[in-house]
Amino acid sequence: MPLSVKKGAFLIIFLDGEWLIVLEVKNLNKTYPNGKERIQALKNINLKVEKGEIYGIIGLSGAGKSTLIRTLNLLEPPDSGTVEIDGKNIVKFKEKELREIRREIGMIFQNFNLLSSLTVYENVELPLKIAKKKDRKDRVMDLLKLVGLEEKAESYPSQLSGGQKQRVGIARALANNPKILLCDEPTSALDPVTTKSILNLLKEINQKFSLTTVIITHDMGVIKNLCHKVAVISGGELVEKGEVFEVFTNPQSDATKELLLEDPFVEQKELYVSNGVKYLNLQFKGEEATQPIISRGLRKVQGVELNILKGSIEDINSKKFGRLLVELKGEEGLQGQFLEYLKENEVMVEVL
Ligand SMILES: Nc1ncnc2c1ncn2[C@@H]1O[C@H](COP(=O)(O)OP(=O)(O)OP(=O)(O)O)[C@@H](O)[C@H]1O
Repeated sequence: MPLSVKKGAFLIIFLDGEWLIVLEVKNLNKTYPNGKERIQALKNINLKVEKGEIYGIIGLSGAGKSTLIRTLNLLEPPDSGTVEIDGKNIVKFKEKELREIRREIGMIFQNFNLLSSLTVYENVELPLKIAKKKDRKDRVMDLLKLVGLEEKAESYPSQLSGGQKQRVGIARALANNPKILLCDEPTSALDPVTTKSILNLLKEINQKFSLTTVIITHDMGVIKNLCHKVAVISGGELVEKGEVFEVFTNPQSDATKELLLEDPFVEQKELYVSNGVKYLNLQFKGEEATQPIISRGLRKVQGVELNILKGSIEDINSKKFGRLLVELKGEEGLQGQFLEYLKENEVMVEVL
């Protein structure tokens, strides 16, 4: 049974003795000097990440992603605000406490950050050595097995592909059983096939160990494939956040819409204008995406004709999202009946 305890204004929830909110950021601000002035890289950031969640932070270049992830483990100290891990504000921590808490925060990087003079085995072993752990061999070999690199234990980073290097980075980040894994653009340097395999590995690790994961990226595909929740950062502010499916199928902020425009479904709306014909952009979410709604509608409203110009179905965080661009012909009244039918069946309709 979850036990609830009131503390100050916050309701803090424990589940089997563990904190449900692993990471909480409150009113975080960060500026950098810029000549005589200062650049505000982060503006009043608030974020809550629950245990076992994969939380993506997406934004365009210069939005503040790197600054944010670096303040989460205090590689960059914030100007104001708090970063709480398991309810402890680590901004107040002294050097020794920080060293200890950083062991509980694993991190992987865009450029892998492996030590080139050490073998794969030694790279993964390093955090265990620093933490003065004994009997390291079994742990290192288990980690290498987890990431599929047992055979490469004695290789050096220069002898590995990009994907293999990132696997070593992941094994190293997991060495001390972290509470949270921070991923800084982990697939930016990889090709699409290798990206997919690294995202699958991160998903598998998340499911196996319920490992809370925060990932920053500029790549929408990473968020759609991997994350449960997403926050959109723009000009140092979190302008939109929520479940990935909701945010991407019903974007509210200009920044989210701009990110989605990178992959437009309907290009150049002005192309779709013609007398007596309606061009429709239809969106089907969840269950509706897999139902034969269109063919049923055509049987129901006899006399309208429909031409499919373009279609797609996507898997966003394990939910289906279908889109169709169609041309609707027929008598005005019948077209209206067909549109009504679509709306009754929860299809989102945009008449272009
Ligand atoms: N060390 C620094 N000194 C001064 N300004 C900085 C510093 N680091 C970042 N900035 C500025 O802070 C803002 C946010 O930068 P940040 O690197 O966090 O963005 P980003 O979203 O990670 O961008 P990218 O995807 O290009 O890496 C930018 O305006 C950047 O110029």
